[in-house]
Amino acid sequence: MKVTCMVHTKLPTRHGEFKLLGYRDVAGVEHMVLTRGEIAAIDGPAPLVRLHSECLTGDALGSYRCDCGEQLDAALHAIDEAGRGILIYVRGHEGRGIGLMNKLRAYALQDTGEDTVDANTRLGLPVDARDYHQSAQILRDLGIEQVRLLSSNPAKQAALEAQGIAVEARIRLNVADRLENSGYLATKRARMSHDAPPERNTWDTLADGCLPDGALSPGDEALVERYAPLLEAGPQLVIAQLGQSMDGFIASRTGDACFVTGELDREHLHRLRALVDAVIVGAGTVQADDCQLTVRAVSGANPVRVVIDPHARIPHTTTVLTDETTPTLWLVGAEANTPEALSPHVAVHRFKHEEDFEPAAILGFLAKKGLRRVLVEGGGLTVSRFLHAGVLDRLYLTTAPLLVGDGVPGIRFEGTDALSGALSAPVRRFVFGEDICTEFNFTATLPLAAQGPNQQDQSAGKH
Ligand SMILES: Nc1nc2c(ncn2[C@@H]2O[C@H](COP(=O)(O)OP(=O)(O)OP(=O)(O)O)[C@@H](O)[C@H]2O)c(=O)[nH]1
Ligand SMILES: [Zn+2]
Repeated sequence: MKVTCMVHTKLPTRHGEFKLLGYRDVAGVEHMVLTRGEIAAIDGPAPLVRLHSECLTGDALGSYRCDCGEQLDAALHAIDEAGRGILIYVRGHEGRGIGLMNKLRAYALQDTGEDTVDANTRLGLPVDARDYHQSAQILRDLGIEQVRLLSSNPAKQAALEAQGIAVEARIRLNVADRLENSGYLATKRARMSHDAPPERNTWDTLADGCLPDGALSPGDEALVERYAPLLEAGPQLVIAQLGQSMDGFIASRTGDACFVTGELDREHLHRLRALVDAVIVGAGTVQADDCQLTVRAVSGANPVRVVIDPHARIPHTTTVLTDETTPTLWLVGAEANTPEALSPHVAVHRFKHEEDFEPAAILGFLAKKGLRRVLVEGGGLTVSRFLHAGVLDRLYLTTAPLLVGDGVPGIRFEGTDALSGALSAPVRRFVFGEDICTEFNFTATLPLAAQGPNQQDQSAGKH
């Protein structure tokens, strides 16, 4: 039994261009093979190979009953990233080999409470009727004897090995379970020996934008309680943070800001960075601190750095302009001088009018770029401007038990004559070692009529 390669062409996709080969097996079933790079190279690791079982509902219609569509996408992405690999789109595998209509019948049975295994059995059909000999023949035809298999299914590995293809490694595609397919995936893990996803810790789950479920340790519960509101806020969120002395200074008279608040507040700041798309700083902060604005104290993705700098006065050797870890948007005025040669991670945006630097205008500009979750990180002037403009959803103001006497001011804005006009909002307080972080929630209104049982530490800021 042998497969025949019928045609060679190419396929441009959102994951770049692949070579496309059309194969026909002896039974007349037509398979598609996408390849990238030097697949049969002798040196280095075996190529990444995905044997993707046809699934019309998942692959073409985007069904969430299974994870096939997302796995297909993740497999092409992985091959694109590696610059080398093969995806065999195996026809005739629909419904684990029982065919489309039988799969839909199995779905109907699952709608009445059967699981994916029992549904097939109830229909008098095998639980998994797939056969991998065509895939092995195609690989061999491509000169491949060894693969790194993109799959969670040990049976696929065993089937390939039985056909004489060596599996150097089985690599799980990183596709998250969904509400709609979690039962189906749980059954595959419990009854079909599929690999379970690696356990993610509570912080990593939050940093991925998800709320953890199940029982949590008290420390993890505190994390969820502290940061869950930022996830529940949805795609649009503007927060700010500032660390200052008890008498309201972020640095001494000479600009010495090392360190006003302690290690735990720094960790909190890095967590906030990991939970947003972009962090905004003023030019003064970049000049004074040469900040990196990346996530280092905890795990998480780095936000895009946004520097407000109308006169382009930050030094050209500063970290945000030289460190390529994450992009920097440098917001400058029309007349500002910027160097000709800049690192590719830096994008300069020239704002024509002074009003373009208003907080709401900057946020509008960032939202158009898809940066909708924003942290305003400093310094005192910038945070105060965003606060006074009324664009903040939350402010985290951490006070350290220090009295500086005189220095670089923290929050300052045009106040009111009467205390009754002072800015206030419902607050929560977090103790970070010797420091106290106060979270002002400007999205909630005073007075707090209904406090949830988990928010006993929340109290109105106005007395
Ligand atoms: N019979 C049946 N087939 C299903 C069901 N859900 C998905 N499928 C089919 O299952 C095939 C994919 O198999 P999966 O078990 O999802 O995954 P796998 O290919 O074994 O393993 P991975 O390599 O990790 O994707 C596709 O052909 C789908 O059409 C179902 O509830 N019943
Ligand atoms: Zn599917």
